[in-house]
Amino acid sequence: MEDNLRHHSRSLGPIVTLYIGRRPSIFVFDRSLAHQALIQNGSLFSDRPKALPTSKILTSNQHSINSASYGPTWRLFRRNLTSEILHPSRIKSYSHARKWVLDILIDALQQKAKSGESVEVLVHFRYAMLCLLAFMCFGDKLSQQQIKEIEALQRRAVNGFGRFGVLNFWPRVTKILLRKRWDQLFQLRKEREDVLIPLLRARKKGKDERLSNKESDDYVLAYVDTLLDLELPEEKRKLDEAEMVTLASEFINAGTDTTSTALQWVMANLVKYPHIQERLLDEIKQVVGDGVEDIKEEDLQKMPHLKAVILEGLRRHPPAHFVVPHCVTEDTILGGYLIPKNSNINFMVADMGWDPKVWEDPMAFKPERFIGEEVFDITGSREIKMMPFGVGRRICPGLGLALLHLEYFVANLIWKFEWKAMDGDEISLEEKQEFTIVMKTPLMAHISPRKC
Ligand code: HEM
Repeated sequence: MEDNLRHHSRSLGPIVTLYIGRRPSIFVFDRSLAHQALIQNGSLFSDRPKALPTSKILTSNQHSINSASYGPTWRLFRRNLTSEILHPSRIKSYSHARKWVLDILIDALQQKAKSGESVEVLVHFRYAMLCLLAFMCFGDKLSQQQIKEIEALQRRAVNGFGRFGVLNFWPRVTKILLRKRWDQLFQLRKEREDVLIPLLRARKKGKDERLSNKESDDYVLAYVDTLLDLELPEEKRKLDEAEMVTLASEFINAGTDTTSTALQWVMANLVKYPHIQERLLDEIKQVVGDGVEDIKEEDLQKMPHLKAVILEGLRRHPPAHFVVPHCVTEDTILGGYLIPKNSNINFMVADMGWDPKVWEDPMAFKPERFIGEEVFDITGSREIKMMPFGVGRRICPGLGLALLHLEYFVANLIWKFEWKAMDGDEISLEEKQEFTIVMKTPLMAHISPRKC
């Protein structure tokens, strides 16, 4: 469908309307219209469409307790995320967790390097990101078994995206004709609760004990700690366990697949273009000198070329080619087009970053485009040149964390290993739609330890 839309964009103009289901779905291709919608009229476009029947089951039956929520509930969750767990000062407090995960990743890669086998990088990146997000969520280093269980559930939810989506078309009919599939959906929800509720309870118990002991320790706030304290404003009650499971798994999912996909795309380009990898290694050497073990987080600030590589990766290969749909709360005129109240509206992230009016030779991977710019405004507050994290009120609240993860892991991966394509392999940049847009042929790399 995406190719189809892109084709229409050229022939039909900056906005395309499709009739999918009961409401019109509007797709905005034009950067200045997106700016007008999301920055100037932000409040009219900051709701999400009402949740579909299957998402209600995967989230919570009564409320849409996730990013599909709107009004005071959404504002509460958003504030909780941005002022507590994803606040820059809090992000700093997880640096020991990042180091722990880096060691796990490097150990696994070193074993591969020793054996001379090729590395299927995405598998390792996903595992590493999941360890990290699960730690931030539950405040504990989970065992390999626990991580594998969460990962398996995540993969089933992602792979079931299309299969379960079909159930929404005519639920009364599909409940009879596709009964088994509905049962699988309920089963998935139940299994997710079976895996995550014990973690939630363990954290709550630990929290209660800490309160009664009143002893200070090296405790770091976890996302579920904040959920345990939260109160729904309209109902004046705390969240129940099922609702906390929904928010916890959204937190983990939102930060895992997106970041590991972006990491794979960046590394694929560094393998494909060895001169860019060399350039990056030179910069790292200049900043840290020879002989250091790891690249520290404070060092990243002194690496403009690294930042440029990450930005170019996100521009050329945004993990999401659309944002999550927004809903229009009032009839609005946008660039001369009527956008009717209650329609769903989406913004074509990839097309905006590939606009030849802004980017010369847009499909080429050229990090140097970002060198020399003051600081590139990825939030699009003045002008949208690309929007891998969305823009406006619904912009990804994990933006700062994601950039830090990408910079930290790429710098260390390049510092520790030389990355090469397998003999005779061409790195193909063809895409495939999963939950994010992944590499159609996953990156298989040959790595050898550097003697820095
Ligand atoms: C490279 C990594 C990432 C990319 C490209 C990305 C991209 C996006 C995009 C495009 C949206 C939708 C914006 C919209 O609807 O207008 C979004 C929403 C969201 N992201 Fe991210 N994201 C990334 C990492 C993260 C991380 C690390 C977290 C935190 C754990 C996170 C949490 C969220 C949440 C909770 C939402 C929903 C926000 C809302 O509806 O208010 N993301 N992200």
